[in-house]
Amino acid sequence: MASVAGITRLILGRNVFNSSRTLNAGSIKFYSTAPQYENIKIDVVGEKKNVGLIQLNRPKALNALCKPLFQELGKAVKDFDADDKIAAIIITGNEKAFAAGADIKEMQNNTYSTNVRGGFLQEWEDASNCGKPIIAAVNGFALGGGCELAMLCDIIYAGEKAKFGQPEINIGTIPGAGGTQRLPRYVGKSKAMEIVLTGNFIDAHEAEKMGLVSKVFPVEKLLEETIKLAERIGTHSPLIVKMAKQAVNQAYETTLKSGLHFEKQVFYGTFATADRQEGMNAFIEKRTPNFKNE
Ligand SMILES: CCCCCCC[C@H](O)CC(=O)SCCNC(=O)CCNC(=O)[C@H](O)C(C)(C)COP(=O)([O-])OP(=O)([O-])OC[C@H]1O[C@@H](n2cnc3c(N)ncnc32)[C@H](O)[C@@H]1OP(=O)([O-])[O-]
Repeated sequence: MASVAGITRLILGRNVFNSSRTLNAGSIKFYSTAPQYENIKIDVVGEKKNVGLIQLNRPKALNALCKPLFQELGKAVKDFDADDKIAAIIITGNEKAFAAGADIKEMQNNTYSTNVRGGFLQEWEDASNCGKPIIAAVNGFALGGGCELAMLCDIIYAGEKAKFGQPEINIGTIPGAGGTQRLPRYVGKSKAMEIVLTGNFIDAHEAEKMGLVSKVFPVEKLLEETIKLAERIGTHSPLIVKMAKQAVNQAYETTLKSGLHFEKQVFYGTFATADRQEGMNAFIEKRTPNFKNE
């Protein structure tokens, strides 16, 4: 990630990334970094400049997830994850598309052998190994790999025109980056089967009802609200946020019994941190805690 040195301060209320096709930033301050990626744009946003923002940026292909895009996304996530100033990361697209899936043109002539030899999809690991919270801000299409990318995030906020789906079945394949595994965990077997076997799209409000999406906002408010959420998370101890994320994720990996055991160990572990002591001291002393990430 580019260092914050060299960033250019933008005027309040300008569009994010200074592009007419991107989401309106409302009255939040934004800073722009010198462009260094071809398929994504990154920025550091929020009042305290502690939110890493990644915008998928292949608008002509509806942000189809080509390999270079995924490599850049993986690098940006890794860099934000390693940056102590960043509390949470947002992944977004544009008003028409979060991402319309894997790049069909790129994989059209793949074979089983090239997939195995080239490790097709292995770039997903970089984004899914992130210790910090990642929030998807979804406007427009989140289809196939796009829906899977949103589900790989920790929280999904959607604009009211968002459309989710796993349409791989329409092109003679199946979801390959979590659609058959994460979707049932979000929405249950019957709905996941319906979505995967029909290839039908679901709208933002349906997705919210099913539990795929946490909240739905007017299109122009989505990014602003997502940044507020990231900033709220950023008021807590980064160390404890990371431990909480690990504990919740464990629920998807294990039985209830061993998940509860894992949770208890992490809970006990918080008592080995200075931030746990500070949080409880601050509560008793009726003041705001000053977390040190220790
Ligand atoms: C390495 C990481 C990989 C991760 C993936 C994991 C595996 C995953 O489970 C598999 C998939 O996602 S399988 C995929 C599952 N996803 C799907 O099956 C969805 C496929 N897309 C659609 O069904 C339609 O585009 C929409 C209904 C989204 C919009 O319809 P509309 O409003 O009439 O717009 P339009 O005119 O249609 O599109 C505008 C331009 O964008 C282009 N483009 C769009 N999507 C593309 C893609 N995925 N690819 C390439 N290009 C794509 C389109 O060709 C056109 O460009 P052109 O140069 O002008 O020809």
